[in-house]
Amino acid sequence: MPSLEDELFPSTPGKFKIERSNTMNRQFHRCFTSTSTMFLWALFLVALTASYLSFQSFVDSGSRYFSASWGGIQWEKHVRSSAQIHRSGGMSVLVTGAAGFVGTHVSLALKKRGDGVVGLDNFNNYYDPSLKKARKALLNNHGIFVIEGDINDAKLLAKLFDAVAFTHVMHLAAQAGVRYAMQNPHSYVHSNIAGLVTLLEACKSANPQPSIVWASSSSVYGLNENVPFSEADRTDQPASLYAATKKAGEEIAHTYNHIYGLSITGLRFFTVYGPWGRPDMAYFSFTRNILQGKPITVYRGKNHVDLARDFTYIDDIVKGCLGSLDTSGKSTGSGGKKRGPAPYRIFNLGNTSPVTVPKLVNILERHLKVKAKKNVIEMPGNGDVPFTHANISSAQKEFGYRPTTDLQTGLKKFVRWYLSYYGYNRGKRVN
Ligand SMILES: O=C(O)[C@H]1O[C@H](OP(=O)(O)OP(=O)(O)OC[C@H]2O[C@@H](n3ccc(=O)[nH]c3=O)[C@H](O)[C@@H]2O)[C@H](O)[C@@H](O)[C@H]1O
Repeated sequence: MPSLEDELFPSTPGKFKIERSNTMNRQFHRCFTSTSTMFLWALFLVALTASYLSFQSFVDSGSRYFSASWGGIQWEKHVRSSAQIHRSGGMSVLVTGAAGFVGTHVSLALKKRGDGVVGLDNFNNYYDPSLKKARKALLNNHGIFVIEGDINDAKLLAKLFDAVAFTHVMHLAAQAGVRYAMQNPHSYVHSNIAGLVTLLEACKSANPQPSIVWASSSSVYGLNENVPFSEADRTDQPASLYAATKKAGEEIAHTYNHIYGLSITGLRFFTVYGPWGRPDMAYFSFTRNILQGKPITVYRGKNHVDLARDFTYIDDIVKGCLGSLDTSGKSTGSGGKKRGPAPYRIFNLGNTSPVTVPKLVNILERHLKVKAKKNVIEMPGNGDVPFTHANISSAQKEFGYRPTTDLQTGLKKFVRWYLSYYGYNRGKRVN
């Protein structure tokens, strides 16, 4: 029985049982010969196209490799030049989260006084990445190179420590936000725990080991009711996963200090605000909504008690960060081994004068000259705490930390920046 293939494409025309004249047979033979030639050509073309496509994909993946966002001679040149110190006794600092709110301000302040700064940021989309890109452009204009990369990328970190003998790491990269932790818990574990460990591993192996200053959070005080919050107070009752990851970060940092002799300082920031701030925070989103005529939701505590925060202006926080870097002391380890005890410190960086959320709204209304449409509801059980209040005497004693900007003044500066950045001053609204 002839196979299907034989029937469709007989190897010899004789297999066709066609009752036709000789002429017809010759014509058919010619026709068949040309059909099989065409078939062969078609096969050839298909094979050619397939090999072209696979070559193309090889070239593509190759060029993706070669055009990776880090690596290469030019890249290393940029890194080294950005890390260059321009003052005697200066430091060379790797700033993680450099395109973030605090990261941008700290990087600029370090650069301005002559320290070397290299930035690292993953530009994730937790909030509008265009704001992060704008901050990066600002840093570039001041000669600060910002690498697009993740603190979980151990190879990138090793490459950076190979290229530069960083004296300090200012670790500000984190998944921030108290309430978002209920929506995306894993992102907190990824950045605040896994990322922290990857960074500390790189620091411990670096030669020389850098001193580390990093951002913890006032949220570690959780449900603690002793006010003002002191560093010695209990921090074992976090109210959110965000707080829990920051608290875990403090314990992890302690371990690396203990085992490897890394000098580590944790800073508990208290609700930092100001120009170039974070759009997810209340003062920022309230401003946006008030200007757009949209309602704002104001949370209220149990028994109609107003919530309060020890809102801290960015310039004060920057002074606290620089003071911490300047007094951090050296790491003692080398080759991944501890050679002696190294400093382990924790400081509150707050403003020491809590303000209620309704008062914050009043100040914004006055600066914006627009009345807010307020929707007051009871604080949902989403990780929030009713109040925060910092005792800052440790930071004061250690490096003269003294906040000088009250909420009224700080918000005025924020509103001026907001109106200019989003184009309100030019008579148009871009948000
Ligand atoms: O110090 C910290 O460690 C943290 O500070 C910040 O958290 P919070 O103090 O919670 O700031 P933020 O969200 O601005 O809410 C302020 C107030 O407005 C209230 N709030 C908030 C939103 C809203 O829609 N309505 C409202 O009333 C809200 O109930 C609260 O009372 C950082 O985001 C966080 O990353 C971390 O750094």
